[in-house]
Amino acid sequence: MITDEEIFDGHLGGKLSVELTAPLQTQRDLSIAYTPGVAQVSRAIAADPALVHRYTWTGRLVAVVSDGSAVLGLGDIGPRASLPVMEGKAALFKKFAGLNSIPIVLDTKDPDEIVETLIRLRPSFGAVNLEDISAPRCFEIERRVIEALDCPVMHDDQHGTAIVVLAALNGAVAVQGRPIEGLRVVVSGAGAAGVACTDIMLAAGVADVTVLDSKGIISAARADLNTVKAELAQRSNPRGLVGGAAEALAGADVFIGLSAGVIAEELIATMAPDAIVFAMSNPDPEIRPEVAHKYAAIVATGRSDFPNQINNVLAFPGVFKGALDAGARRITEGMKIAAAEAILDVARDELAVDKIVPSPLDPRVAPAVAEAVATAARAAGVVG
Ligand SMILES: NC(=O)C1=CN([C@@H]2O[C@H](COP(=O)(O)OP(=O)(O)OC[C@H]3O[C@@H](n4cnc5c(N)ncnc54)[C@H](OP(=O)(O)O)[C@@H]3O)[C@@H](O)[C@H]2O)C=CC1
Ligand SMILES: CC(=O)C(=O)O
Ligand SMILES: [Mg+2]
Repeated sequence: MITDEEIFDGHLGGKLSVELTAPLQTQRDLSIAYTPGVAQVSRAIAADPALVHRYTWTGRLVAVVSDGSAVLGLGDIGPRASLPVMEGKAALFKKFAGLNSIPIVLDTKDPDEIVETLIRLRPSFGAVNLEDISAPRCFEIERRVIEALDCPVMHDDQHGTAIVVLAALNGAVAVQGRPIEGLRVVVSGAGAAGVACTDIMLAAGVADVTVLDSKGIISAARADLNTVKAELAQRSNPRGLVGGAAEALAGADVFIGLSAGVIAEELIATMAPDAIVFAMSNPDPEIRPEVAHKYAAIVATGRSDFPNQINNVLAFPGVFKGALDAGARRITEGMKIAAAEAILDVARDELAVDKIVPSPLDPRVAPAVAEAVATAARAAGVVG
């Protein structure tokens, strides 16, 4: 049992600090690292801007950027309250990929201002991990930042999550010995994570995905859908279901919770035999795992205190390390698929109902993901 005191003590003063890589003991050290020596390096970069990545930390520095509008499942709690989460993401970059990372939280939700701010900050970092920015703004913001910056940019809640969900679903069906293509999947949540996870599953060959938002099934019959959801209605829900979670879950093989909502035990009870339940909302899963286990053969959450943790931490450190190692200008679909395969390959010989993906603490994961992503980047010709 972790106490509140332990939790707050663990965050006292934040979770990050800057360490020196240059000795600053002697007059000679200062003359090299600071003036006059530093001026020579600055002049060289002024003459050849590409040298900035060789002679500063920016080339391997990941900015973790949020506006605090969809923080975990806590919703729009603002930039300051988002900082413990963003520091945590930055700490995970360092721990698992050895990458320096800084949290940058923005006191605006305006897409124009967010994009403009990142363009202005571009000289300061080598990659951007967008985090906990709510839908539908997150789709436009990510697209515009990718277009504007010549460096790897990824909205983690979309693609980091999608990579790990694909790995976990492939892990679950490998344990059960059935093909992914025949699954009937229900995704609860049509936001950043729900839309991206649906798309990666459709691309992987899952034919029957039904998506729910807070008002029910995303279907062409709905008149209240934004553009993203209206387009989603065209490529999901192939049986034309209307209604809510009850209609979607009856006979379903897989439930994936990415909603911060709750799902009633009685509805999970209506799923098909050998059901798979990924209750991924943080910190509170859509259904408690011990309850889901009464009906489902495989149960996972996004949390660190239950088996089968499906969390984007399995993806983002290795994805960015691989992209930066390769000198990639952007992150392609192929790099994401390669990451999903690499995550699962790490645990392929150890798969079990309570181990459908490797543990986030498994030190093999980030290097394997990084290598696969770098190889995929070179193959796609997005390096250099
Ligand atoms: N385990 C992991 O690695 C990850 C987990 N998550 C979790 O997923 C959740 C959503 O995150 P994110 O996509 O970034 O958030 P967004 O704000 O982008 O989207 C939230 C979506 O959930 C929908 N929703 C809210 N309540 C319900 C409900 N009762 N039933 C069905 N849908 C509902 C919203 O509906 P509407 O559109 O109608 O408002 C919206 O579509 C969070 O809890 C987060 O912690 C996210 C990323 C990674
Ligand atoms: C894990 C994560 O990124 C989230 O819950 O938002
Ligand atoms: Mg997140």
